Amino acid sequence: MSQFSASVQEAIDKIREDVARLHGELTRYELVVWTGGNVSGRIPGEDLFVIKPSGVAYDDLAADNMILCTLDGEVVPGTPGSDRSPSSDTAAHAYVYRNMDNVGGVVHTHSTYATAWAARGQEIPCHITGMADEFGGPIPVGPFAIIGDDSIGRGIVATLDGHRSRAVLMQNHGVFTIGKDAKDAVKAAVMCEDVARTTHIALQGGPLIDIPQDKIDALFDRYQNVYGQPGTAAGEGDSK
Ligand SMILES: O=C(CO)[C@@H](O)[C@H](O)COP(=O)(O)O
Repeated sequence: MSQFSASVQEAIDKIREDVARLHGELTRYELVVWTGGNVSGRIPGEDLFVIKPSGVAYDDLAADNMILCTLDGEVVPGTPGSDRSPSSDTAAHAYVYRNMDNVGGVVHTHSTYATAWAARGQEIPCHITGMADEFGGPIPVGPFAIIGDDSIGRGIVATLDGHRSRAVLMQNHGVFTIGKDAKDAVKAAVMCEDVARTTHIALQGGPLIDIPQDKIDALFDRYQNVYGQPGTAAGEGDSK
C-alpha cells in the first residue's frame, strides 16, 4: 500500500524507470567507470527526487533499487530501495533541487576530458558551433568543494544560476549538469564531454578562432527554439 496518492505514485514509478534507464547512457557514452557518477530526477510537483544507490554496479541498477529522497536529501522510509544508502552526492543534488525550481534532473560524472579541464580549473571556451548550440557560450568552472555536505551543491548553484550553460566543471573533481528533466541533464553531460574533447584536441594544433558573440547568441537561440521536430526539445529525438 503506497503512502502516496495514485497519481503521485505513478509519477514516482515513471521517474524511477527513467533514472534507472538513464544511468545506462552514462556507460554507453563512456562518461563513467566502475560505480562513478550518478543521475537523479525530480518528481514533478513534489518535494521529492529519485537518485541511484551509492556504489552499486551499473549493471545492477533497476527502478526498484533507485532511492526516493526528500529535497532535504533524506531517504523516504518504507519505499523501494530505502534499505540502501543513496548516492554520496545526494546532498549536492538535493541542494540544487531546493534552490533551482526549474531543474528536473541532475547528473554527475568524472568524464575524462571535461574532468581534465576541471583539474586545471579552466573553463571550456566556446570556439565550436555545437557548443554555442548546446551551452550558449563557455562551460564554467565551479569552486573546489569536498563531498559530503552542501558545499558542492552550493558551488553548482552559485555557478549555474542565471548561466546559459547546463554544465559546470567543479574544480579538481568533475562534471555536474542540470536539465529540465533527467534526460536533459544526461544530454548536457554527453555534450559537455564531447566539446571538452574537441576543444582540447583543437588546442593541440594552435590558437582557436573566436566566434563572434552575436553568432553564439543566434546559434543558441536557433538550437534551443527551432532545431529538431516540432513539439520536442532540442535534440529530444523521437517523442516516444
Ligand atoms: O565523486 C564521487 C566520489 O568522489 C562520487 O560521486 C562517485 O563518482 C559516485 O558515488 P555514488 O553515487 O556511487 O555514491
